[in-house]
Amino acid sequence: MAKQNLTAEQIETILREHDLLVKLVNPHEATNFTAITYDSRTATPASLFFCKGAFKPAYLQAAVDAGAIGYVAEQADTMQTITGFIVTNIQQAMALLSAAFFGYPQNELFIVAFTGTKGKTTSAYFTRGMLQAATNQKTALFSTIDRILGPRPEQEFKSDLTTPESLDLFHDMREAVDSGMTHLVMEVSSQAYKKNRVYGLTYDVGIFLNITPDHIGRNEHPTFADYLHCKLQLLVNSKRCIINAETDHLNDVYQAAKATTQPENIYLYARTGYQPSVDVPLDFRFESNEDNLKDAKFTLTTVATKRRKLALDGEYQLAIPGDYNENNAVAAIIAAGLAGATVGQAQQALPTITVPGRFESIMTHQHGTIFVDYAHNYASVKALLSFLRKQYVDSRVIVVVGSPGDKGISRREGFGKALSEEADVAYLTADDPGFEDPVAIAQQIEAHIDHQRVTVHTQIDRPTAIRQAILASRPNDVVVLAAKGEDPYQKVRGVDTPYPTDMAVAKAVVAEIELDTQA
Ligand SMILES: CC(=O)N[C@H]1[C@@H](OP(=O)(O)OP(=O)(O)OC[C@H]2O[C@@H](n3ccc(=O)[nH]c3=O)[C@H](O)[C@@H]2O)O[C@H](CO)[C@@H](O)[C@@H]1O[C@H](C)C(=O)N[C@@H](C)C(=O)N[C@H](CCC(=O)O)C(=O)O
Ligand SMILES: Nc1ncnc2c1ncn2[C@@H]1O[C@H](COP(=O)(O)OP(=O)(O)OP(=O)(O)O)[C@@H](O)[C@H]1O
Repeated sequence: MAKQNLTAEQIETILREHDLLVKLVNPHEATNFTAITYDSRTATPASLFFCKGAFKPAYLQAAVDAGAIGYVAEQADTMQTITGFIVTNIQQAMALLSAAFFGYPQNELFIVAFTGTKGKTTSAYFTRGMLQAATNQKTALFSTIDRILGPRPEQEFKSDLTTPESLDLFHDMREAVDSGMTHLVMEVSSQAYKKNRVYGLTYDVGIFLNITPDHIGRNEHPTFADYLHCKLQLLVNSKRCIINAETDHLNDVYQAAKATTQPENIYLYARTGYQPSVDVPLDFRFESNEDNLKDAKFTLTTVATKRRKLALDGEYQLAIPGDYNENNAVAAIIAAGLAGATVGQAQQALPTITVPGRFESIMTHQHGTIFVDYAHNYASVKALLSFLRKQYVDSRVIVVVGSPGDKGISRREGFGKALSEEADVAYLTADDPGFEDPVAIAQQIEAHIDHQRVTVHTQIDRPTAIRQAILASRPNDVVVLAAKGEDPYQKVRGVDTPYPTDMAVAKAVVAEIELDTQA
């Protein structure tokens, strides 16, 4: 990576320009920072340290001991003699200074950014897959599952957050640019806006997929209005906007896009026959041709003359079933088209793209078909189960599911409701209980289940619950292992406890059953 630096004078200028600087303490002449960090454990000589979040003065002292020569904070530390930049908002300051430190890598990338309660990862994978073909393998990816910064194996790694901390975001963008990447597809969570991780960032294309109640609670958003407001910021900061006209709150979404983008650069799409809740100028319609577990094909049609220049009309095939994935794919196709992909490249790439932990399945001989899926709120469990119900008309739907502790409290009611509407049997189990009691969480889900319609079992040990559900299933049944996707851990009391993944557990159970059958 090219050498980076930032002088004290440059920092002061940036902070003043953005009206963030409260005061300078202990200013030293000609200070040159050659590293930046928000974690004392990675501080190095001549570094600038950001004091943020659940911060303790001991961290700043540790950073100074490691050689830090300046800090940025909302409070001055009178014990320190190094230069301090005291600001009104540490997260905004960190985003602006990180972008400057890494030489504004965003200016060298075509950035496609997705937001939405559901479908971000899937659409991001779809878009990157199509753009890899269009850019000769030069498209980076920042997703919930992984970050891909370049072609080398070590440049692909698991993500800890959907949208990285600003310093990491600009660091990784710089590495992507230095590795020859020309395009970036990224997911932007509502928390990213709430915490200013993407402060000052503009996207070439921003996509709004949908919004349903989620992420509301003590550690996330205080209200739905706050959640919606944060999500809308993506459109305000995008040069071109793509909007799913089937989303709830369409009027708010469209107005947010129009606040900064001319209507000719706003692209709206909906399924054929869908009547949007407000009068908006639709540009694309799509219609299923085949929509079953073996074949997912749909046709995309341009309905507004102003969009003819995009030339994306045609039939597309997907490797992942689910009618909602057609919706995700349409957003991805329009985004890829705006980023330079041709209809042929899109049609060729889409049938090859799968997403880990999303609609993966295993067949068994003596028991049901098992699906592993990351659906983890009312809207996604409902979408998944109702699609499976249409495919397996006379089958029982058996669902293994749990809800996380410390966050997403509304999911408990949502799971109960979706199970009551679409499931026959439920196994309530643990899913990242955190600091809460998983039995109490299961009871809260169960309180919203209609016992006339659903048989409920509670088995907190997740592998045991999966085993019991598979063994209880008959050949025509569907067993859905929901909400954990391909997570390889259970978050328990602040510790990521290793967990083999739902798919690994299911495969082990199936291997054991099939062996018993053969014996
Ligand atoms: C509420 C929130 O945004 N928290 C994030 C935030 O935490 P924080 O700033 O308080 O940092 P902290 O980890 O508590 O530690 C305090 C500071 O002391 C530093 N430190 C700590 C120890 C030490 O020895 N020395 C030291 O300097 C840390 O580096 C940090 O800067 O910054 C951390 C990275 O610096 C994140 O890991 C953390 O995400 C938490 C864990 C999280 O899970 N957030 C979720 C809610 C989230 O953001 N989810 C969204 C997806 C959900 C959605 O769709 O909205 C996402 O984008 O992933
Ligand atoms: N458009 C959609 N509408 C409803 N449900 C969806 C949609 N797309 C995907 N899902 C469901 O949501 C699950 C998660 O999908 P995906 O990972 O693409 O969404 P996400 O927005 O990245 O989610 P998260 O923010 O929770 O990481 C899928 O496994 C599927 O069950």
